[in-house]
Amino acid sequence: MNIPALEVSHVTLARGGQVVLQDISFAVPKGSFVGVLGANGAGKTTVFRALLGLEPLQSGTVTVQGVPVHQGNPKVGYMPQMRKLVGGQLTGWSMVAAARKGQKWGLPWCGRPGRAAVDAALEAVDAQDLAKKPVASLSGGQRQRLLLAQTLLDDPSLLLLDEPLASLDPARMRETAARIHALAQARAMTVLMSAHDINPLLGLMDHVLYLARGKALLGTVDDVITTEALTALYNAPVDVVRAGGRVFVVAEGGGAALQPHDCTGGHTHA
Ligand SMILES: Nc1ncnc2c1ncn2[C@@H]1O[C@H](COP(=O)(O)OP(=O)(O)OP(=O)(O)O)[C@@H](O)[C@H]1O
Repeated sequence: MNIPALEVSHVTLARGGQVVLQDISFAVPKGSFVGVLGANGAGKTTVFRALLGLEPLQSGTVTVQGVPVHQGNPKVGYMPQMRKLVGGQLTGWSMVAAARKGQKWGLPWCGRPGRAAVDAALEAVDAQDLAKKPVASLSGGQRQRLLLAQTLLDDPSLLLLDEPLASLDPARMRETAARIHALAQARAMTVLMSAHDINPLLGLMDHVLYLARGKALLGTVDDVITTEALTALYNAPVDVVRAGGRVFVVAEGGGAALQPHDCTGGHTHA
């Protein structure tokens, strides 16, 4: 039997006493690269927290590789959205090492296998050159690479990345998305990656998980990012406009349901 990487069945999630997502169901096949899209407050982070076992389910079930979701599963790697820079004077190597489990006295306790794991994670994101530099001296994009290296330490099979492209310029967005995609393929990882702009992910995603108005819709880009599907999801007129190889999702009144960036490196999406 082919067990999905992730199965969400009739799940309702609330934050601060308010229902954010109601009775959502979707299944993500193993090895899938999924873009998680939706406007501010649609519930992207809330879904990730539920997949980590950090949010109580008001109803329904979540399984990761057939096992009910639970906190601290080393097979699930997570890069949170709020990334305060702590320990800016640490080197890149130490910052990655600090995320290892098995720390002692608050210090990374590495040993030879641990050091090898840190080196391998840095190499995987092409960040060996950042290993000796103080984190405080690095650009936002370079720090993102170190954060990505941290998530790889436990060799996860499911990677949840909350807006890893935020604050990158358009060219770096595209480059970072492609890097994550290549890593996922090389390591046979399933990836869920939230974003505000679909364009850097075009041509890379196997599926889109679109969140709006308390509902969720999972499918291919061609199935989900259409005027019909999104109008039904929002229960309000939404236009999907394709121009210059980019996609824009525009709500009635001209407001962007997603926030497109000027993504000159974007692939044409047929
Ligand atoms: N700690 C909290 N306490 C109460 N309500 C919260 C909390 N965090 C989020 N919410 C609410 O839950 C809803 C979903 O928030 P969530 O952060 O999941 O959205 P999001 O899609 O990730 O948004 P963004 O794109 O802005 O990051 C929002 O209405 C938000 O106001």
